[in-house]
Parts: sequence; C-alpha cells; structure tokens
Amino acid sequence: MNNFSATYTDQYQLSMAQVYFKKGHKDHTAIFDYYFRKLPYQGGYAIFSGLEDLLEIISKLKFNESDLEFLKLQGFDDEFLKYLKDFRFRGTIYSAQEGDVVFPTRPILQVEANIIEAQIIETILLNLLNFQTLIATKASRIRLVAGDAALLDFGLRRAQATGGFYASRAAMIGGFNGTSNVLAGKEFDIPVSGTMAHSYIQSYDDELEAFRDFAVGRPEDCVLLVDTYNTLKSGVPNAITVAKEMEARGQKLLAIRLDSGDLSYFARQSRKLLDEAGLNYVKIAASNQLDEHVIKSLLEQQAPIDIFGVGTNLVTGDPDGALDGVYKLAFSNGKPRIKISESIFKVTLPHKKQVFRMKDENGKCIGADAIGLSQEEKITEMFHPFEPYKSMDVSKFHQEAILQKVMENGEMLISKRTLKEISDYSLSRLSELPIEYKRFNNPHIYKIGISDRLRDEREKLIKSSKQKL
Ligand SMILES: Nc1ncnc2c1ncn2[C@@H]1O[C@H](COP(=O)(O)OP(=O)(O)OP(=O)(O)O)[C@@H](O)[C@H]1O
Ligand SMILES: O=P(O)(O)OC[C@H]1O[C@H](OP(=O)(O)OP(=O)(O)O)[C@H](O)[C@@H]1O
Ligand SMILES: O=C(O)c1cccnc1
Repeated sequence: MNNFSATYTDQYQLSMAQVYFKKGHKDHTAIFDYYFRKLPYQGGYAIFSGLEDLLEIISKLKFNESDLEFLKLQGFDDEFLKYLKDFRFRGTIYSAQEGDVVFPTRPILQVEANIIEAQIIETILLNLLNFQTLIATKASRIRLVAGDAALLDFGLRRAQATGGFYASRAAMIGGFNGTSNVLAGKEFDIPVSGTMAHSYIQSYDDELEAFRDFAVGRPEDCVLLVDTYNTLKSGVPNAITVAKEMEARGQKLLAIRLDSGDLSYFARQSRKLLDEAGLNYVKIAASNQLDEHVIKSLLEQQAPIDIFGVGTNLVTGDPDGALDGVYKLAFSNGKPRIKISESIFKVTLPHKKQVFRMKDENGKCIGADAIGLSQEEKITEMFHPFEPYKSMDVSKFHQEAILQKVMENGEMLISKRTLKEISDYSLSRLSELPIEYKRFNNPHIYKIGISDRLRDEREKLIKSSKQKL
C-alpha cells in the first residue's frame, strides 16, 4: 500500500518546481515547518499520527513513465520532465515521535531539502499527517473515557472512501484494541475481529437457528447480535440457549452485541439474564453511533458494557472535518523567510528551529513548549508569540528537545515500531500531561512560547519586509 506515485500532489507544486528548475534554484535548500493552528474537538491536545507511513511513502516516491506522459499533456516541458524522471526525495526530516501529544502553532515536523523535493512532498505530507492526527486524537479521547473497556473500530463502511484504511491505523495509535477492517488488519498487523450483521439473522426464518449455525461456524470468537426482533424477549434468551449448547460442547460464547435502543437499560437487563443463567463470562458489546460523549455517559450510568464498537464518529473525525495543519517556508537559499499576515496569529516563524518541552523535576510536563532557534540548547525565558510583554522564566525546567532527525538523504533513520508500541508511547506521554488539558469542557490552554532570539529574528524580518513596501 505504500507505493504512491509522486503525482499524489497538487499541480501548483509542480508548476512552482518547474520555475525553480528553469531559474537554477533547484539546489537551493529550503526548510518547511509542519504545524496546525487549532486543536480539534475543542480539546486540550492532539495525538501526532501518520509519521511512519509518511516516511515510508516518501522514501519510495517517484514519477513513472505514465505519470510523465500525463504531465507532458498538462504542459510541463521536456527538460523538467527529464529531471522528474530521476526525482527522489533525498532530504532530511526532523520530527516529534509518532504518538506524542502535540499542540497548535509549534512545529511538529521540519523538512530540510532542495526546494523542489520539499515542495513536491507538501501535499502528501499534509494529507497523511492531518488525517491520521485528527483520527488518533478522536480515538484517544474515546480511550480516555472508556477505562478498561475494549474498543473496536467499525468505521470502514462510513469512512470517506479509502480514508478508512489509515483511520484504522490511527485509531490503534489513539488506544483502540482492534478493527473490523480486514485490509488494515493485514497491512498494519492490527487484531481483526467482528460479530454479525442484522441481514444474517433476517436471512433465516428463525433467529435461534441463525445463532446456532454461527456458533458452529465461529466457536472461538462468537458474538451474537441480539436486537433484530426483540432484545429481551428473543435475542438474549436465544443467545443464552446457544451459550448453553456451546458449553455442552466445551466452548464459550464470547459476547452478545446490542445495537439499538437505550444501551444502558438493555445492557443492564441483558447482564441480569445472562448472570441468572450462570453466564457471567459472556461479555456485552454495544454499538450505534457511539462517540466519547455517549460512552462517557453510558459508563456514568454504570452500563455493564465490556466492548464498544465505534464507527462513523471515529473514522470521520466527527464533528471536525479536518485538522488545519499547514506547511510553511521558514528558510531558503541561505536566508530566513517569513510570511506576513494581517493577523499577527498567522505570521510565520523563520529559521530552522527546535521545540523544547518543559518538565519539572519529576519528569512531569508543566504544560508549556518553547520554540527556539535550532542552535539554542536551552531557553531561559520564553515569550508569548504574539504578546511580547508576556513572558515566563523557564530556566529551572528540564527541557526535552522534541524534534529529532528521523530521515536523512531520503532514508528513514528510525526503526519501525509496532502500533502497540506507538500506542503505549502515546498513553505514557498523555499520562505526563496534567489532567486540566484532558478534560472535554474548557480545557486549559497549553502554553507555546518563543525564545528571545527567535522573537528578535522575527522582528528583524518583519521590519525589513515593511521597509521594502
Ligand atoms: N443510555 C444511553 N445514554 C446515552 N446515550 C444513549 C443511550 N443509549 C443509546 N444512546 C445513544 O443514543 C443514540 C440513539 O440513536 P437512535 O435515536 O438512532 O436510536 P436507535 O435505538 O438506534 O433507533 P433505531 O432503532 O431506529 O436504530 C445513539 O447515538 C446511541 O448510542
Ligand atoms: O454506528 P456506527 O458507530 O457507525 O457503527 C457501525 C454501525 O454499522 C453497523 O450498522 P449497519 O446498519 O451498517 O449494519 P447492520 O445491519 O449490520 O447493523 C453496526 O451495526 C453499527 O451500528
Ligand atoms: O463486526 C461487527 O459487528 C461490525 C463491523 C462493521 C460495522 N458494524 C459492525
């Protein structure tokens, strides 16, 4: 799945690249920053996801013959197409670790490459990182409220087309336990599981017979959907009959699934019936338009639900359609670069940079990241990026450098981690974050500051750009 064509880009990248090529700028080194401006879900943090896919994909990115023929039809000239024939990404990338908690307006990843290569990968980088970060953040919010319950991704059918593939991966990074998505399971080594559809039961004249045949077909992980006709009068009693028949064969029914109605009420009543039948090992799964708010509410109602299947609201990142991650030029051809904007909030930060996470003596994150120039080793005072009279003495904190080299000369430097490892890392980073940043209503705003040297460099560039006008 990781063999993408380099045409997975917006045409303007190639139009600009052709100009760079013709004007002899092709060997100019550029540095771009990836960051987002607004946290999704009005939350207090995001979970960075998609890095490994991105690195694998761009390390193999190229234009094949049919791509070049298509680009010729689009008006690109022969000399440039000859250059693209040998195109490979040979740049260097610095990045936060996949699974880390990240915050708005500070670089999460930095690309340093010749300007053509850096430009051509912009679109695929934004496409992969914005989507997976959005979904991993949603999954992490669901994991935060779900406690020890198992979380299954049921979203493929409702995903924005092939987005469902990467959504399943991002869900695992955010703390899900498995997926119904067979392809994602195979490609990303995710535990695959599933139950049965209403259509299966409807296709039989008799619900009990449908359950019996299924239990024979999948005795190891049999989950019976109990709400097709009447949950408490038919579905659960029939499931109990089949569970007893399975016991007689030395097997165990894994769970029943509720998919409609008041899930708390039905879970409680079903639990009672199962327990009275001596089936306290049979778990209860629930699905139906779940999200972090419904699951939180169900658990506050003490609904005895062991497994949540979450589809639509997970894989579409509902209610936020996209993460607004951007890719902005900070340096090129030996000079720092800036983008001026009417809104001070949108003025970019020039130069190659490093991001430092402030930690107390116990290694706990204090709720602040500072951005400095890459050559700064420690920041003594961090300034509010847009309100320079606000500052904070950070000299006493341990400062963790967040951006690490993950690719050099187009080759991945980091070793592949399993999704479980990335997810465990994510959970441990989340546990370092104070609770105020994790609540759903009015979470604390994580502080992002800049060093005095970076602030001065930005001021210098703003002044000189004003003088030119
Ligand atoms: N006890 C509960 N507390 C909070 N939310 C719940 C509870 N039970 C169910 N929900 C949620 O309420 C919504 C109910 O959806 P809806 O009105 O479509 O009901 P339904 O039972 O699915 O209806 P239908 O039978 O037409 O499918 C779902 O998002 C569901 O997850
Ligand atoms: O509600 P979501 O969070 O998106 O979870 C996925 C939903 O998809 C299935 O319903 P569907 O009606 O598509 O098929 P079914 O007939 O098998 O229930 C499943 O039963 C869930 O209700
Ligand atoms: O396995 C399931 O129960 C399942 C899979 C996809 C969507 N809804 C349910």
